[in-house]
Amino acid sequence: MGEPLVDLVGVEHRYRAKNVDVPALGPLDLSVAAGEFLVVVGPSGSGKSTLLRLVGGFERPTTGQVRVLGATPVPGRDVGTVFQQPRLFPWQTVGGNVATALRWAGVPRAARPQRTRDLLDQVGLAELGPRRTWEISGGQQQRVAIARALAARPRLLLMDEPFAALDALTRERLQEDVRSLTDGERGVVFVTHSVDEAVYLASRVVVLSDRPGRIALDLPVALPRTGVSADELRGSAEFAALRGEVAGAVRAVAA
Ligand SMILES: Nc1ncnc2c1ncn2[C@@H]1O[C@H](COP(=O)(O)OP(=O)(O)OP(=O)(O)O)[C@@H](O)[C@H]1O
Repeated sequence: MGEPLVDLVGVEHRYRAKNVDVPALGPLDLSVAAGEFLVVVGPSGSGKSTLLRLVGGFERPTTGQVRVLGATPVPGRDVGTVFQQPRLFPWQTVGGNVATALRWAGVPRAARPQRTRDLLDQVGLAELGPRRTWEISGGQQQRVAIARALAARPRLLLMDEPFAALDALTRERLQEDVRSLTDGERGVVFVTHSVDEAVYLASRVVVLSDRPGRIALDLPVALPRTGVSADELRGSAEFAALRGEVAGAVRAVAA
């Protein structure tokens, strides 16, 4: 085993609001290995977004240590991020949005057109490069956001409720695509309110307790990742058992 992709040791985070100390997260320890698809579930306000912000390097923990690839995380370096809103540049085309991310990632100009096509292809938007971002659907916009996050070939992808604003059908399609984003190298940390989404996507589910969020359940999910359809998987007894276990933990922490 090499070093973990993500390593949190004794991490606690508090916000100061109007001179009041708000304990938001921890103390907790958490390691994520390369190739893991970790989904974090928990009640509203349990610190899920705070956890992602710490791992992305957007915040420093009040106490404890956050390491990504053995070092303090620097936003935008090792980590790609996808939020609930796609946050595209409206003055650029779909392809332009991806090409800009490639430029930020230091990809030489000559290599960008092909890489842009490859990334759009990877998220199922091969034909849409010349379109304006307002001419495509919300689900397609979120696909562009995922392509942008993948531009720098990050070892770690952080996703904060990326499908929460989408209709059910689009959401299921994107879940199927995103499920394949981990390989031996990349890790994903994904936040959601949906137990079904968590069990479907995850290779491991962590349930956070009510504020301040601590680890209430840390459950490996060993459902097959290839060779089985989404419907088969969701209809299986294993899926139902895992969903029951996670839902039970979520109910217990919310009680
Ligand atoms: N900038 C901030 N200043 C003060 N308090 C904050 C700040 N950001 C978050 N909090 C508080 O910290 C706690 C955890 O917030 P966080 O957004 O991490 O939770 P969450 O689990 O992602 O919630 P949700 O599921 O509703 O998105 C909440 O009580 C929230 O009100």
